[in-house]
Amino acid sequence: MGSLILSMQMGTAMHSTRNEPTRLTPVPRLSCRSLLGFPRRQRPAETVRVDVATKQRNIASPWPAVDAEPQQLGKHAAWTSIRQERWEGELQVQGEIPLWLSGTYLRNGPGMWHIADHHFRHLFDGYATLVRLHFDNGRVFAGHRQIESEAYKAARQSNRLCFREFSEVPKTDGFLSYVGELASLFSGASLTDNSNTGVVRLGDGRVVCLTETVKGSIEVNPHTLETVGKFEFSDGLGGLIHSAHPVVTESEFLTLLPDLVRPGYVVVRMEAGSNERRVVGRVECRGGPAPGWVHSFPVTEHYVLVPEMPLRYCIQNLLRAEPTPLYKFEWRPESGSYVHVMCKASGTVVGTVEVPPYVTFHFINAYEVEDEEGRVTAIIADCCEHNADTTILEKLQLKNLRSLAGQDVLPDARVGRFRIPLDGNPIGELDDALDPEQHGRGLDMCSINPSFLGRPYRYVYACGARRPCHFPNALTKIDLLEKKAKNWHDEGSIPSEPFFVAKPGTTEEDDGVVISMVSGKDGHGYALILDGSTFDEIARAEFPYALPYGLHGCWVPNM
Ligand SMILES: CC(=O)/C=C/C=C(C)/C=C/C1=C(C)CCCC1(C)C
Ligand SMILES: CC(/C=C/C=O)=C\C=C\C=O
Ligand SMILES: [Fe+2]
Repeated sequence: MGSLILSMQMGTAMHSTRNEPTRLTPVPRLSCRSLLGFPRRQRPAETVRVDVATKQRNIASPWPAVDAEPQQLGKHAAWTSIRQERWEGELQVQGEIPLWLSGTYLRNGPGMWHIADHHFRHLFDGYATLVRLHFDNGRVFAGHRQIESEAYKAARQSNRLCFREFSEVPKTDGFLSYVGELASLFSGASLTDNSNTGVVRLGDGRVVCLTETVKGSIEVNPHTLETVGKFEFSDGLGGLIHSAHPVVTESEFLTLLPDLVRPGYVVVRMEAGSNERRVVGRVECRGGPAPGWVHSFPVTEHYVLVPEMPLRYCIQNLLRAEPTPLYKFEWRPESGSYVHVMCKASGTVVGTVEVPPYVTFHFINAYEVEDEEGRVTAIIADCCEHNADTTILEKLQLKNLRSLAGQDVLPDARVGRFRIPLDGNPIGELDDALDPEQHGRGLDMCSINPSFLGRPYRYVYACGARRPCHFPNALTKIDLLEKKAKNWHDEGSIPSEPFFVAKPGTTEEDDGVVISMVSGKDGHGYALILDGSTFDEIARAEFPYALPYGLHGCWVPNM
């Protein structure tokens, strides 16, 4: 295996153990009161100060404050850094939270986009902020906390960027340190461990925050949001980058490691309870000098699908100090677009089909199509597809998110449905699963009922658009059978990924609730609960401060 997929023991270790977490600055112990929650309908003890210029509410709390972003005065909370490293308290609930909803929802995302006077450029650069909603008997206890990655701690200590983020590269002084930078890129030492993308609950109960760098896999405590320490893979398999979206079930964790040296992908599997990934199989790229970006991938009951997009990793762009229009990637439509199908049990690649060009961050789901004899003849795979247009990456620059509100500049997206024949036909299809107007031609950040993972399914929850908009500003429930969508929208607010939680014991696919954290237009934020079936709002719980935008969530049931 090549060097970019190779070294994993590189980089700075996070000096912490499960019992002795590292801390940026000493923080007061959580009081029993805050752990147990507050009496119903009572606000937490902290006072709330409203900053008139930003309309952001700042909590006078014992936890460290973060410098405000001066250039951000008056801008939307969604794109404004969190003001404090942590907070916790009970939220006021309007409406009724179903009593069966018992457990913890966690949402990860890049909530801090500056360090001292250095301001990040891209949404994906921000330091990870983990937000928590704990549901108990109709009450909601909430909080947020910065994840104490090495990248975040080093930046806070030295007041400068110290590691390579999605688009940012730390400044080097002169040629010699540039050479050192190259070496440290290939060893992985200079890559970030800022785990700002997703959070998963492993089958053994451990909760891990993730990003696309393997070293950015960080275990957290879902109750206190404390950083427990680095999640160390014990296998020596190597790999500097992986998919930010492993497929996690009660029994396993499956992911893809792109190999930039021998262009291909390694599919790996880790059993619940283990830290050891084992190779399932390897797929060689069909086109281009490097693998396509794999932010996520779908699975069916028997197969792992390996997408090979023409938006490919680019070694030259990885080495550049300044971001290129496509960051570490390049658009190579001439190299072809493919989907590979690997048997989960044997690791054999049973098919590769060429498909029309596509751009996706997020696959939604996939399932097998059988003939009358029960033979699998094709696979259907759905994704949030950006019409093979890479401009969405540029639209996610913070300067655009902060300045283009109200302009109808969000590029169109759709539910892209792949039909991947398994009868030897080398060509697959890609079509709209429904008319994209149903969800305002905006679509990303999706979830499904997890019991339908890899199986025929009907409903998708995602962020959609109410035009005119520059960013997905609605929530949508898509019925793939009726080819219709029902939408939720609150003028001026930015909702994050709608996350479906099934009612215990139910068999109906949409029987449950959908949780989304919303950044409101007037510098406030709230947790929104929609009915999974009617998609009507059933409750909301207001935070006493502004919530920045976030990415992906998970559900941690009470044990
Ligand atoms: C937030 C999100 O969706 C994607 C985050 C992607 C990240 C942080 C990617 C980071 C990378 C590097 C720091 C260097 C190597 C390439 C790449 C994986 C893009
Ligand atoms: C927020 C986003 C796309 C929005 C556009 O429609 C993509 C996030 C990707 C990472 O998780
Ligand atoms: Fe993602």
